[in-house]
Amino acid sequence: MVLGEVATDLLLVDIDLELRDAQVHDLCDAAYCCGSKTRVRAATYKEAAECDIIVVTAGSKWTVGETSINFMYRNISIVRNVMDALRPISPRAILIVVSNPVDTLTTIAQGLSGLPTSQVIGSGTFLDSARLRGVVADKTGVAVDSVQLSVLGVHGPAQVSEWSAAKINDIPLEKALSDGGAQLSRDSVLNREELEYECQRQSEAVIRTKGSVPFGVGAVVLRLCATILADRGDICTVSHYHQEFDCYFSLPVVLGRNGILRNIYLPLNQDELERVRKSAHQLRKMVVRIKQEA
Ligand SMILES: NC(=O)c1ccc[n+]([C@@H]2O[C@H](COP(=O)([O-])OP(=O)(O)OC[C@H]3O[C@@H](n4cnc5c(N)ncnc54)[C@H](O)[C@@H]3O)[C@@H](O)[C@H]2O)c1
Repeated sequence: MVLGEVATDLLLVDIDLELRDAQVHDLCDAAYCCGSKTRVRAATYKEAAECDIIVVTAGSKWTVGETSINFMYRNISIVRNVMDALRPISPRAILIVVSNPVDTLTTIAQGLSGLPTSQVIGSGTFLDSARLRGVVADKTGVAVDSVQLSVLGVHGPAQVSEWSAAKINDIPLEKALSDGGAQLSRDSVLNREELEYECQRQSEAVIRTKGSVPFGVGAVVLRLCATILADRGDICTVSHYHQEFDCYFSLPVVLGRNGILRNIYLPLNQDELERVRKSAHQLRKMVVRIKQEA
């Protein structure tokens, strides 16, 4: 965010004040080194609530092997506290939730924010999509920007890779990898399960070794903030509100200064569609239960 000079001011809030101040000094050093015009400083919740974009990353880390229910309830409590402290939020603000489980927490945060659903998004499967595109690009020897492929649905074990709509350089994947487009493929067939497993293995290995994926998720936040602040209208796969399910999960949308501008239709096959719908139904049930318990 600092090196990209995406924002004029970057305000940091954390319950751990020593850590917050250390992060501010480290980021200021980075800004001074590169002559970045982004000003970084510690802030209160009240100041954060008046920003153009509020990014919620507060939470605890998931440790490999921990039950997802335990992790979820801990982070729900943290995000509820953060939303309570932020209110009232500027009516023009865009709220981006990064904390996991991201779809559940984005649904809860939107309900507490007082903002319309179009102004609240979750980072969702943005990073998973980038990672999968990267693995396919490596396998096929093309630039990652030439691969069109997203991971959809509820972030986590139920997320769905949209292989049926995948393209390389606007050519459907199957065709791009067939004899006619053979120069694109080192392997004539991509083993999809293997590639998905490779993504999951990579992510777990980074978390196990480093404790988090700060560069990856930092890049996600940078991309989302850049497209929102510059009103670019980029198509991004992010977690957003689905009226039919009354909860948040990821599908592609057009993003701009007012948040979600419109949905993008994806020609998914029946199996992919059913898996996305099934995970959305399960998330909906979970959200209803959480709200009843509150
Ligand atoms: N959606 C994605 O693709 C994705 C990717 C990576 C991480 N994440 C999630 O993002 C979250 C943050 O990850 P991280 O690696 O930066 O974790 P982290 O533990 O390094 O940072 C979380 C920060 O939140 C702070 N915090 C805790 N409770 C708070 C409160 N009530 N108010 C303010 N601050 C509070 C902690 O002090 C800590 O500094 C996690 O929930 C993680 O699972 C999501």
